[in-house]
Amino acid sequence: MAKQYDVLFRLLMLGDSGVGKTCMLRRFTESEFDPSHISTIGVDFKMKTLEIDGIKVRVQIWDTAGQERYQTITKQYYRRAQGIIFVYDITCKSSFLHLAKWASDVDECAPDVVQRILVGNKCDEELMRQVTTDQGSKLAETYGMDFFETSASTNRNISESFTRLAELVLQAHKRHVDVLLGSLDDYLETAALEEEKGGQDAEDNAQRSCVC
Ligand SMILES: Nc1nc2c(ncn2[C@@H]2O[C@H](COP(=O)(O)OP(=O)(O)OP(=O)(O)O)[C@@H](O)[C@H]2O)c(=O)[nH]1
Repeated sequence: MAKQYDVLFRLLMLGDSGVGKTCMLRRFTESEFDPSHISTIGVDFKMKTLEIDGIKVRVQIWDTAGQERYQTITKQYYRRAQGIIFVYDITCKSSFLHLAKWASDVDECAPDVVQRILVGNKCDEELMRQVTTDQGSKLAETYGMDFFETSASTNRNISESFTRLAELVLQAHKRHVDVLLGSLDDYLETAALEEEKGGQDAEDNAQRSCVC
C-alpha cells in the first residue's frame, strides 16, 4: 500500500481572539471562508498533507482560543509544537501590541527548536488598517521570523504562510527526517525482498513436491 505521508509535524496558531486564526485554518484546509465569529473553545485541530522537496509532510494544525480564560489549557500545547504561527489583525492595533506577550509565553513553554512565523491577517481591509506593513515586517525582523500579510477572506498568502512554516520545520528536523526516511526505505526494501524470496521458496517447494 502506498505511504500516505512520510513525516508528521504539529503546528500551532496563536494570537488574540478575533484575529482570524480559525478562518485562516479553514481557508487552508477546506478552501472555505465563513464571516461569522464563533470563538474557539480551548483548542481544535485540522490536518493537511503537503509535498515539500518530494517529502510528504502531514501537518496537524492546532487552532487555539485567543481568549485569556483558555490560556491554561492552550499553554499545554506549546511544548509539543514544532512550528508556531503568531497571528495579529492588521485592523486591530492591540492584537499587534499583544504579540510581545504571546512571544514571551512561547519562550517560556515551547522547545528551543520551535520554528516561528509572523502573520498580519485581514489585509483585504485596507481602509481599516491600523498596523502598517512596515511595522509588521520590522517586528518580524526583530524576532527573526518570516512575515506574511494574509487574508482568509480573499485567500491571499494563506497557503504560502502555512507551507513556509512547514518548510522551516522540515529544514530544522532534516537530519532526523533523512534518517527516518532512510530506515523506512531500507525496511520497505528488505520487506519486499523477503516477500519475493518467500514466494520463490514456496514455488521451489511446490515444484519439489510435485509428482506429475
Ligand atoms: N475581512 C476579513 N475578516 C476576517 C478575516 N479572517 C477572519 N475574519 C473575520 O474575523 C472574525 C474572527 O475570525 P475567527 O477566525 O473566528 O477568529 P479567531 O482568531 O479564531 O478567534 P478566537 O477563536 O476567539 O481566538 C470573523 O468574523 C471572521 O469573519 C480576513 O482575512 N478578512
